[in-house]
Amino acid sequence: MWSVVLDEIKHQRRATVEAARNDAMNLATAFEAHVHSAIRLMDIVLLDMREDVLEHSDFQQYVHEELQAYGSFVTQLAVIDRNGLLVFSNLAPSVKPVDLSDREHFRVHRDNPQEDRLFISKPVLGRVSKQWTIQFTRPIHQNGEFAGVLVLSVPTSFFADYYQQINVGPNGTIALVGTDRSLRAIASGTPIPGRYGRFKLPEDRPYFDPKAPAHGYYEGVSSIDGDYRLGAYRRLPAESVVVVVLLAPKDFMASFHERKELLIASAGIISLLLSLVALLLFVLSSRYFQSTDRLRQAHDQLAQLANTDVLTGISSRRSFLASLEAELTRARRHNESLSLLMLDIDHFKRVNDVHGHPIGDAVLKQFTATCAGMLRAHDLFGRLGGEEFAVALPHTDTEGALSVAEKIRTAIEQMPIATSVGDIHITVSIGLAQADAGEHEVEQLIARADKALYEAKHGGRNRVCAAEPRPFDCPSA
Ligand SMILES: Nc1nc2c(ncn2[C@@H]2O[C@H](COP(=O)(O)OP(=O)(O)OP(=O)(O)O)[C@@H](O)[C@H]2O)c(=O)[nH]1
Repeated sequence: MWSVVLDEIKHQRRATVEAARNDAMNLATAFEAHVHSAIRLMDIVLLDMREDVLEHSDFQQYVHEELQAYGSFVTQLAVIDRNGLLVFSNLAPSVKPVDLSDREHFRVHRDNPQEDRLFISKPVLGRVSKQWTIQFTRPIHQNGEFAGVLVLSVPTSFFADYYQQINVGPNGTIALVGTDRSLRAIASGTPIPGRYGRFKLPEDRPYFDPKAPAHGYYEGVSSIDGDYRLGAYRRLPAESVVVVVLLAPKDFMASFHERKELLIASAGIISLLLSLVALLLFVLSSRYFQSTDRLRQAHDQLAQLANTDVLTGISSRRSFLASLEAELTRARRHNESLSLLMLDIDHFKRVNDVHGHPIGDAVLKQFTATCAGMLRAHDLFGRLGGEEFAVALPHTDTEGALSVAEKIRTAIEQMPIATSVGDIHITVSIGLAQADAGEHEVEQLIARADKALYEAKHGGRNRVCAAEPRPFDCPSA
């Protein structure tokens, strides 16, 4: 989810920057047209007036009437003679002569007498008008020689006021810059450092490079306030000016940042909710598994209890018979021998009768432990009930089973059982049978071993009887 959100943020950032560049270029194109027609208008006024200067003897009166028609955008119309002296101004017709021979426009026209071109000055503080103006000038020629300069002063606000009406954001800038790097007019939220007329833009700007395309995009750090700006420019080569529109990322990226924060907050909330759901699932599932685990343990314990004889700790009847069945099946499949011993303590009732049931229990436990100690790990030993026990001997034929049974019988006979009422001696009778080749039923095998046990009991007890090779072969004890 986060990668989708980050991709979307990247996409929106690119789209926002692209839209800002397009906006800047569209604005620059519109201002280029405005500047072009405004300059054309000034030049028409100049050309018109220049004819009048030369033709009308009552020029002063004539100019007043003409200027009223041109309106408020003209601050001053002035005529400078060939020596640089102000000989006419509509503002101060009777002032004493003012020397303007140091003005750039005068020098440009005087030093290039063969050229009749429009010159647009840097903003200058008028000596007569006392206002910041841009001066549009044309040379006056008489008899093919330089005879002076006609000056039309327009307030810098003429362009700046127009720019000010356009919303380029609180930190955006629209500027009219001369190719001499001086500002002609600017509308900007940031004040110009130093004196307006003296301020010069750095020369590394691409729009000052005459080899660069006449229009293009620009981005970089502003020399006015040090903030990063992105924008577009359009150069007017004939007029030696450039229109520059700069937009501030902190303005045009504001809505993007709002959208970005909204996206991140939404994704954060969704992530948090997903984490909570995952946590809830984890807690519920671990509880489920814990309870399942506990159930399995309880089940195992129950199974253990069901499979174990509580008094002696050996296999219960049910468990022993199940294991015997599995063992018998396995022996048949692998054609192996298997023998079964049936053990019954002799006259056990007497032990109970004489010493009591608890002593009988102790005797049963000791009997079991002694037998278990004489068996191999893979032999099966179970209590079938009361004082009756059984042993299954895998990989063992009758001969081997007789040997094991005899060892058990002897050990029990010879072992005094220590109890709280003193040593007790017991004996055991054992009947055994080897599983027949075609014998598949546990019951058949048990029945044959049982019969052998019966023979042992009736033969005098404390003895071992085998069902084969001869029926009920019972060696004497
Ligand atoms: N203490 C005790 N006695 C038990 C237990 N289970 C069975 N008995 C007793 O074992 C005795 C078995 O007696 P009988 O079946 O007559 O056999 P016996 O006295 O051993 O005589 P034979 O088997 O003929 O030699 C009974 O008195 C049962 O009460 C037990 O868990 N604990």
